[in-house]
Amino acid sequence: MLKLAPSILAADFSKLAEEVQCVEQLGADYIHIDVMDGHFVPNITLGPGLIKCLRPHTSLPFDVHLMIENPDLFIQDFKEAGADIITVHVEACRHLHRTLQLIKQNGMACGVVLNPHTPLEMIKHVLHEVDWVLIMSVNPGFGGQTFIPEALNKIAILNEWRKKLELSFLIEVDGGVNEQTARLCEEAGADVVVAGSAVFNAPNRRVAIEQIKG
Ligand SMILES: O=C(CO)[C@@H](O)[C@H](O)COP(=O)(O)O
Repeated sequence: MLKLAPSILAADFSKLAEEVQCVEQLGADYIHIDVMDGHFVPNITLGPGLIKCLRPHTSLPFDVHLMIENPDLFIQDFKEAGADIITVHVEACRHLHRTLQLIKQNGMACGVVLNPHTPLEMIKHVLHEVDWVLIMSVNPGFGGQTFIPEALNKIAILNEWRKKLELSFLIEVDGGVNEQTARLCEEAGADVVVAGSAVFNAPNRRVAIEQIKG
């Protein structure tokens, strides 16, 4: 069964604590938190302060997706706020290996994210360092976009590499995930999917979560 990380980007920000408790009770496995800085992506969301406020309201691991430049400057702040997993964009890290080490030194699981246009070859030499690889199936910055099918090919190739190299990182997929695209991701080899609109805007969240997880 796929694991599900609902993205709070699509939740009601005026009652975030209730929103995370709702999806926790309905079977979510992680809480996906999209951090955007208005530079790496054309949108601004939230930071460590809000994550710290949310931390006491759920026991689910916080999967923090940093869509920011210079992530090294903020790794310790996110740790102190309560992040469990931090994923950073290969496109935003000048010294990716160093950034991954820094996340691990701060006691968190580390992951690397690839934009839709970025080839898998960019992360080949850090695969042995990561706990997660996040494949973007939309261009980052906004929720509610359409799934880019080419992501499936990337997931399948990455899954093959993982087997061949006998590694155990998780493959996560983010963007345009719904009941249908979740099945395609699962078939291609994904372990975790992120879903914002398909969970928080669903007429029945319980059904949506069950259907996405499969
Ligand atoms: O990182 C991002 C967007 O940059 C995603 O996490 C979105 O928040 C997913 O939203 P949906 O496509 O599921 O609505």
